Amino acid sequence: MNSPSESFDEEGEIFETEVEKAPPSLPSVTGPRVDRLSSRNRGSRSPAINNYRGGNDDAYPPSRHDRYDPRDHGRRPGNGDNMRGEKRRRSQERGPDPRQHRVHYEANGDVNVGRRPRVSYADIDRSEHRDSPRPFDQDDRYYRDTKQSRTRSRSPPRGPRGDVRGGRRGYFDDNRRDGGNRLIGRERERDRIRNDSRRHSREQSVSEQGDLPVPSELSKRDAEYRNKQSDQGNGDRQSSSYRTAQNGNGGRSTQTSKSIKFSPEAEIMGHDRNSPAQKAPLKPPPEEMEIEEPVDEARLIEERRKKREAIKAKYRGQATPLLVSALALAGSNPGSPGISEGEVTPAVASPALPDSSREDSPAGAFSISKDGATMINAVSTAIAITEDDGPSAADYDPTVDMQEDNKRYEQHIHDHEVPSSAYDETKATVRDEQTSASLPKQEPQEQSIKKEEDDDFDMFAEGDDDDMFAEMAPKAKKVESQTNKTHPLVSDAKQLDASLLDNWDDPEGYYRVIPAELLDGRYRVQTNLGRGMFSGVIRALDLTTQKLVAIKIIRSNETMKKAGLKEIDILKKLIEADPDDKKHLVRLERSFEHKGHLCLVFENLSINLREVLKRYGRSEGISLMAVRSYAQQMFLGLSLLRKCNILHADLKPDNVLANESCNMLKICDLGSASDASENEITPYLVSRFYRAPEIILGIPYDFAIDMWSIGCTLYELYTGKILFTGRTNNQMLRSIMECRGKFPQKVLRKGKFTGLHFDDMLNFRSVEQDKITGKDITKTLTFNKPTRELRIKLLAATSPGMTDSEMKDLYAFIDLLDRCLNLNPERRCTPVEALKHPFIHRAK
Ligand SMILES: Nc1ncnc2c1ncn2[C@@H]1O[C@H](COP(=O)(O)OP(=O)(O)OP(=O)(O)O)[C@@H](O)[C@H]1O
Repeated sequence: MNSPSESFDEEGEIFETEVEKAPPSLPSVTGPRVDRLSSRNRGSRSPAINNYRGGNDDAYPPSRHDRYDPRDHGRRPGNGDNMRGEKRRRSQERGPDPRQHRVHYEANGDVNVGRRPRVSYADIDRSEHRDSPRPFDQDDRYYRDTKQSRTRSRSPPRGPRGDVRGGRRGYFDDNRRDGGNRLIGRERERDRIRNDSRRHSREQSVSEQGDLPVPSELSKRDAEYRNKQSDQGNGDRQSSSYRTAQNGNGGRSTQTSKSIKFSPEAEIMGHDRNSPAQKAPLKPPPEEMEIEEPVDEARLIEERRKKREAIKAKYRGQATPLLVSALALAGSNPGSPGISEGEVTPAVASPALPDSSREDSPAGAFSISKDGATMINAVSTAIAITEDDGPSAADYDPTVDMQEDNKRYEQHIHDHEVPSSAYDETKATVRDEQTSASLPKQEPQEQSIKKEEDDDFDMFAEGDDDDMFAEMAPKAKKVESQTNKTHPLVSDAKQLDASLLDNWDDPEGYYRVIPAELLDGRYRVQTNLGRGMFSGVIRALDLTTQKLVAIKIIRSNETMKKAGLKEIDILKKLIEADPDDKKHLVRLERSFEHKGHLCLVFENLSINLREVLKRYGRSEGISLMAVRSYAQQMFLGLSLLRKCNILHADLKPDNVLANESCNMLKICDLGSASDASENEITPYLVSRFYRAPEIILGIPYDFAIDMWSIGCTLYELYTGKILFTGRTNNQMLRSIMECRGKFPQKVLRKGKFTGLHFDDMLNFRSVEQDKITGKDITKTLTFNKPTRELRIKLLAATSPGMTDSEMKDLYAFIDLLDRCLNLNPERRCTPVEALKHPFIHRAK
C-alpha cells in the first residue's frame, strides 16, 4: 500500500477512471433465489469468471468503538481516586470533542494506556505513551506528525441500565453487572459455567482429534477444487496468496497440522493490575510445550455444517422474538414498508428513497433471501451462538458493547482493577426498544425516576461542578415529568412553542421528540429510527418536497454540537467530491438548529446491515450474490473516503444503511471520521470487533483500518457470525491470531502497545479470567498457525452441493477477505484493488 499522500492521488485517479467503469453492475436476478441452498439445485447461477482461474487472473493486480464518551474521562485508570460507589466527579467526566476519538475504554491488560491524571478536552484520549519515543523507525511510512490531537469521542447513552435492557446473554458475558455495577451471583455463576464449557469445547477443538471422517461432498469438492487450482501454479503475488487462501497450509491436503505452544502453568496475575503483564514474571517462565495436532479440515467443516443443519432443522418454522419484532417493526414503520420474508423484490419506487435503479449504480436487483424464511428465522440465539461459529452478528449491539465497556472502566476507577469479564453484549438495546415503536416511548414517570436513583453514577448529580452536560442537566428531570404528562398526540404537524417548556431533552440530553411535531417549519416528525451515542435519529416528512428524510438530532451539548459541525464539514466534502451520488455515502441535505439541538437532515434510508442480517440472514448470513453487491458498494464508498483523505473509523454493519429493497447501500455515521492526518495513536478507536490490530498495537494507522472493518463486515454478512470477538483488546488479538495466524515480527515491533500484549520474545500474553478464582490470569501462548482459519470458517458456513462456478465465487470471496484482513496493514488491499478483485469485478 502506498503512503497516504501517494495513494491519495493514485486512488483518485483510478477511482475516477477505472473504478466506476470497472465493476459492472451485478447481474440482475429477478426469479430464482440466490440463497446458498436453493441455488444449489439449479446449477451454476453465477456467470463464470472467464479470466479468473484460481488466482491466475491476469486482470487482477497483485478496521467507537470504543468511542470515547465525554464522560469517559473519569473512567480512565488515571482517575483512580474514586472509591467504589462514590459519584464520579465531573472533572473526571469531561471529554474533548466527542466526534474526535470516539473511543471507549476497556479494562484489560492495557490499563495503563491512556491513563492520565486530569485532562482537558484537548488532550483527552491521549495516552501517557504518547510522549514516549516511538518504538519504530521514524522514517517508517506510518510515521505521522501527530501534532494535532485527534480525540474523537462521543458520549455514550445513559440509556437503560442493566435492569431494563434484559435480553439474551452475550457471548462474552463472563461476568455481568447489574445497574449498580454489582455482580449478580447466580447469573454470574451460570455465565461462568457456560464460559467454562465454551473454553472446554475450545480446548477440545484443539486437542481432541478423532479418526478421519468421511469427507462430505463439499469437502471432497473443496479438496478437488483446491488441488485443481494448485496444479495451475504460478508465481505472481496474487496466485500465491490465492493458493494460500485455498490451500491454507501451502497446498497441503485436508490434513493440516496445528501447533500451539502454551504455558501449562499460567501465571496468575490476580487482581494486582499494578503488576503489569509486561513486567518480568516472579517465577521463571514456564516451560513451553509444543503440541503437534493433526487437524482434519474436512471433518471440521463437516461437523460445523452438520451442526448448522441440525439447528436449522430443529427450528425450522419457528420465528424468534427478534425476527418477529423486526417484522413488526417493518410493518409499523411508515417509512419502511415491511419487507416480506423470503425474496426481496427489485427496487420498489419510492419518492423518499434514493434512486437505486441508476445505471451507474452497482446496486442491482437481487434477492438476499436464504433457504426459505424458515431457515432465516429458525435459529434461536442461544443455539446460534456456538463456540465454533462465533456469536451471531445479528444479535450484536455495539451500543450495548460501548455501555458495558464504559461500565468496566468505571469499575476500574473504583477499585483500580477490572475483571475482564464484566461484559454482556446481547442485551436488548436502546435501538431495539426505540424502533419497535413508531412513536417515542413513554415510560412511567416513577420507573424512570427509579432508574435514575438506581444509577450509581449520575453525571447530572448535584455537586458536580464541571459537567459538560451541566447546562441542560438540572432541567432534565423536571422536563421528563412534564413531557410524560403532556405527550400530545396530534394528527397535524404543529410548531411547538419552545418557550412553554424549559427543556425538551431527556436526562441524557437527547431531544424528546413529539409525534407530529414540526421541525424547522417543514419536517413533520413521523417516527424514531434509533439512537446512537451521539444523537437520536427520527424519520420525518419534508412538507416542502413531500419526501421522507432522516433527521439526526444531536444531543444537547456544546461539545457534541461542535463534533456535529465537524461531521457536517466532512459530509459536505464528500458530497462535493461525489456530485452525482455514485459512491454510496449517505447524503446530507441540510442542517438546522432546533431548541438547542443541531439537526442534520439526511436522505431517508431504511435499515442498517445488522437489521438486514436479522431479517434475512439470521445466524446463517446472506447469499454470496448479495454480499458481492454490498461489498462493491461499500468499496466504492471507501474509495471516495480515500480520495477525500478521510478515515471513517467506525465501519460496521450498523453504520451501513440499505434502502427499502435492500439492494442499495449507503455508508453512514461519519461521526468518527477525520482527516487521515489526524491519526493520533489510541488503542480504542473503532468498535472493538471491527478494530484493526494496528490500532490495538499502537501502530500509526491509515486507510487500512477501514478496509479491515469492511473485511469483518463482509464475513459477518456471509456467515451471520462475528469474525473476531474478545472482551478486551488483548482478547481481540487472540481472536485475530487464532484466525489469521501470528503477527509478523516487524509489525509487532512498530507497536507502541505491543509490550502490553506480547513478551520480550514476542510470545502472546493472553489475559484471561481464571475459572475458579475469577481473577485474571496471564497465559503465554505461541501461535504458529491459525487454529480457526478464515477459509475453514467460511467453508463451514457454506451449504453443500455447490457447483464449480459457485465454488469459484466462494474462493474468490475467501481470497478477497484474506486481502482485506492482512495482519500487515501495508499489505492490506486498497478499495480500488478490492473493486478490481475477481470476486467483485466479474467478467461479463
Ligand atoms: N439516513 C438515515 N436513514 C435511516 N436511518 C438512519 C439514517 N441515519 C441514521 N439512521 C439510523 O439511526 C441510527 C443512528 O444513526 P447514527 O449511527 O448516524 O447516529 P450516531 O448517534 O452517530 O450513532 P453511533 O452511536 O453509532 O455513532 C443508525 O443505526 C441508523 O439505523
